[in-house]
Amino acid sequence: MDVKKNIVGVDRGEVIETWLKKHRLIYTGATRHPLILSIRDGTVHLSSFKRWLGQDCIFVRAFVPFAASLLIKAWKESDNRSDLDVLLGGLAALNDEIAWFKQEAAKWGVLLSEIVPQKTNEEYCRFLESLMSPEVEYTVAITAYWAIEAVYQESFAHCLEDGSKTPPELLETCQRWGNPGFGQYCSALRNIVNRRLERASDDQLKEGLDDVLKKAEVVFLRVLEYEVDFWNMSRGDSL
Ligand SMILES: Cc1ncc(CN)c(N)n1
Repeated sequence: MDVKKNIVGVDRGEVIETWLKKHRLIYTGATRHPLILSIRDGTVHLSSFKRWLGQDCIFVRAFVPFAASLLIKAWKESDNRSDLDVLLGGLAALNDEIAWFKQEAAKWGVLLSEIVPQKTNEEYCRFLESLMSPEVEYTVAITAYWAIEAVYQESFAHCLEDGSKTPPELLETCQRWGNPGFGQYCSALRNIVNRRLERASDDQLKEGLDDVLKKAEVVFLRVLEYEVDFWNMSRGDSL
């Protein structure tokens, strides 16, 4: 069989697949966190859920300018016009997401004006801000964006699978990120990332170009670490 390999020895179009195999442990840590498993088996402490909800309300506000910065990078750097359509759809959905967070916080008696961002959350938001710099390549930034969305999609979809005992009052939360439409959006992002990474590995052949592929992998791992730390805040023993 003639499987074409690029400069870094990766089968074409399979960079993400390779990363997921290589970093399986941390990926599973981010997508099968004890908070998610407790939602799925119905043993979740509502205090943990509310802590997560309050912190995520803050995070998502920082996620919006990051998404907007990505739109600008795509407009300037992308080799495919349809990237803009995918990203614009995501940005529009974030508008609903913010409204939903407000409504959900009110439902659970979480007073947003009184939520203090925890250190992990502040660091994660600062990380997003660092990715907004014009110095950061579109390929690197969209890798982070895809990973952030994919972790929530895989996590919450797990709580909706057959056999899960997710409490009825948490189903809406799980459907927000676990629904098939959000799954398709994440697949579209993943296709963009794979296409860009494949191109980046080709570009490495040309002298003097930065190792975008390596930078993207590092950013992917940072996102997974932040996502694990973010879920950990729900335990309530961190500041
Ligand atoms: C921490 C975190 N990660 C991801 C998502 C999904 N946008 C989120 N709302 N919060």
